[in-house]
Amino acid sequence: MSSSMNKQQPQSVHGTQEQRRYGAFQNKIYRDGLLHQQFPLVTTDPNKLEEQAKSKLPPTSYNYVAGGAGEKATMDANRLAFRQWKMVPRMLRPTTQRDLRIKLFGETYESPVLMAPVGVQTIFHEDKETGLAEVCSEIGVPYILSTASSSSIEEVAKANGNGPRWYQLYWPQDDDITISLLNRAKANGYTALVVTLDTWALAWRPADLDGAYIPFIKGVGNRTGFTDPVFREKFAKKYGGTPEDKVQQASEEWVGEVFSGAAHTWDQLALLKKHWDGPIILKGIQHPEDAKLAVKHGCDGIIVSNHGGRQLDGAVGSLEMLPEIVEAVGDKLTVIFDSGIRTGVDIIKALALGAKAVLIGRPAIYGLAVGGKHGAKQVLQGILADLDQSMGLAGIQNIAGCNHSMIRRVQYGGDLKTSN
Ligand SMILES: Cc1cc2nc3c(=O)[nH]c(=O)nc-3n(C[C@H](O)[C@H](O)[C@H](O)COP(=O)(O)O)c2cc1C
Ligand SMILES: O=C(O)C(=O)c1ccccc1
Repeated sequence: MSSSMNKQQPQSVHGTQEQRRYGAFQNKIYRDGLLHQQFPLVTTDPNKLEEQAKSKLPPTSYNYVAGGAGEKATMDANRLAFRQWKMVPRMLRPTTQRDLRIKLFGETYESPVLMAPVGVQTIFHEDKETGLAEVCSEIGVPYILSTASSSSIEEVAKANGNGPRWYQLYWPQDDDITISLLNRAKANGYTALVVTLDTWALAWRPADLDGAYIPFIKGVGNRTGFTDPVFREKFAKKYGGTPEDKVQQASEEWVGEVFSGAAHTWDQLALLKKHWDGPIILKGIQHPEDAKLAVKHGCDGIIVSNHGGRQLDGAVGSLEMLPEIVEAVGDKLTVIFDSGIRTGVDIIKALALGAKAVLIGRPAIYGLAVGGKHGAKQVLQGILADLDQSMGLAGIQNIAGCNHSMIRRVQYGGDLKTSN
């Protein structure tokens, strides 16, 4: 089989374009160290990344990103769920050329990795959303912009340039404002809409509560609202003046719009469908019945996610629910996964259990904290290189090869000090 493949596709020693890019990153690290005494800006060890970020961040920012809801039982469950699955590698297969590309909603993407929507990035580094969107574009990772951001929809689009980008909606109470946000996202080249359902109010988060820390009340992370023409007009009518004049009042007004504790209902999705042309993806789905409701209401995709254990503590590990959900709806809409992805092998496991793509959250933000946009880029490139290399070592040539035959469920779990 390999000889016929070689005949069809003469193979350079460097492999495909994709492999050159991802694999070359590992070689570059060794070469920079050997030849120039230059070492990675950010640790390549997934289990040291959080600690390194901690040493760089003010405690409030560190607690915000690293913290979870309640006693962090769901954060633990997210990692333990990965440990219950192990790879079973295959040998002597033609895997020197690997292809990480995937298709989502009719578009081709370079790998199954997307940047998760993460709010208020200014509290981690001055490079913030615009910096991260810029480097994501450089490495072909789609950037998902949060509604709770410290850069505007327009600023991020500009920084992201020709890169792929999606928009994540925290769904305002006021329909006029919702429609305005959708129009701005459409006009600025965001091609898919992610509607986050699990954070219509903030959970009980002890790490933030103990320091009484919430950035939005002081105007940080409200840039989407403050730059929105409809929000501004309504604010001026109600209070007189601009959000910049009355930061406290405007912040409370904006937080009330998006995190008021008033949830929407399934039927209201009709409004989003009416005002958005592209795919609509519901984020925060954990129950197979909700996945079926997403199908019933005409959604194009779901993100199986528990928000990285930041919302309902005591909720099941996100990966645990993935197979049931894929079984229920996998042939009817696109299933994407997040919560707990730390390594290349984690990505293979999620794909093998039926996800079509995954989102990376905290690791990229730790990279941003340690080294700004270059640090975040290094973390994402590292995860991609690890994915590429792990696929090769497991005998997997392409994303379709990341299937159930490559993994086994095991009885032992492993302790929480290691990531696999
Ligand atoms: C600091 C921080 C802020 C986040 N902000 C948002 C957000 O604005 N919108 C959203 O949908 N999810 C948000 N998330 C959740 C992520 O999109 C993703 O679901 C989560 O980080 C996955 O867990 P993991 O990072 O532990 O893998 C945030 C996560 C973190 C850590
Ligand atoms: O902190 C989060 O998890 C989150 O989703 C969020 C909520 C409000 C503002 C910014 C981010």
